[in-house]
Amino acid sequence: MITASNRLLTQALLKRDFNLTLSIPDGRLCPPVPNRLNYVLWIQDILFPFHRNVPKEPICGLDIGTGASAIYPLLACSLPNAERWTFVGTEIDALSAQYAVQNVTANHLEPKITIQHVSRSATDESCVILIPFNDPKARFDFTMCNPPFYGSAEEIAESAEMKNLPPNSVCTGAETEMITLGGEKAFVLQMIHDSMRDNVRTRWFTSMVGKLSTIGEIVQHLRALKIENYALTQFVQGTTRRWAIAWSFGIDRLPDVSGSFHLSIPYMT
Ligand SMILES: C[S@@+](CC[C@H](N)C(=O)[O-])C[C@H]1O[C@@H](n2cnc3c(N)ncnc32)[C@H](O)[C@@H]1O
Repeated sequence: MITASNRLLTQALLKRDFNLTLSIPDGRLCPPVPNRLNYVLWIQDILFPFHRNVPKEPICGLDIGTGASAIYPLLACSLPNAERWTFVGTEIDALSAQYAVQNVTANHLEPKITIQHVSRSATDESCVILIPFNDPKARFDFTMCNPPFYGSAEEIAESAEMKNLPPNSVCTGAETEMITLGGEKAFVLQMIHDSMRDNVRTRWFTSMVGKLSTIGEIVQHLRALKIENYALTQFVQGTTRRWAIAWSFGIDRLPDVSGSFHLSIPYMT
């Protein structure tokens, strides 16, 4: 459960710094603003490396699992260059999708942000990039995602124990937000496979992850698939660290920042 103080802090920071209003239902994740802003700013660096060649035309992002807060679209569309950003946010949980729509509307961002409540069909039951691509011209400049980190409730309890915390302190969200079959690694590996489908036209695919070891496994997988164009980063806020990976089938190359943390990847031929 999210605590009242967490929720008030997030709401106050969003109001003070971005003039955003946010409501989150009980039992859903309360996003920490600095970490979410870090990820949005990294996306900006990926799209406009060295802040050169900033295009005049709008950029369109796909936020996979936007949550009740729709935090990434709201933040991006409140940046100083907000006129550039447009978003589609997908969400598999009906209550979160409903709140995401309300949060977009409350901030008058409907012209820039579309929320889609998505579900898995029998034909794509393992996919994680769930969005109809019926329009042959539809394309995204980037995707972003904060996947459920854990594979089971036991894993959440283990993680709390390792951090010497009570079990419910690492689990502030609903099961759908925190747990996915196989954990974050399986989610992102599936996303890589989805990204290889012909109909997912996107310049950069990205995801945040909660464990450094996951990044190593993802990189190994990308290399095995001969996807050589990828970039890594880490987000550090106080004692909390998160990592993120981006990969592309395009020709844009990013500066290598992986040297800023140690990544142990077995030798690959
Ligand atoms: C960890 S929460 C992240 C919420 C929000 N983006 C944030 O960063 O605070 C993961 C979200 O992804 C949603 N989700 C899980 N699988 C999904 C999928 N394949 N497509 C869309 N949403 C999904 C969950 O319901 C949950 O809201």
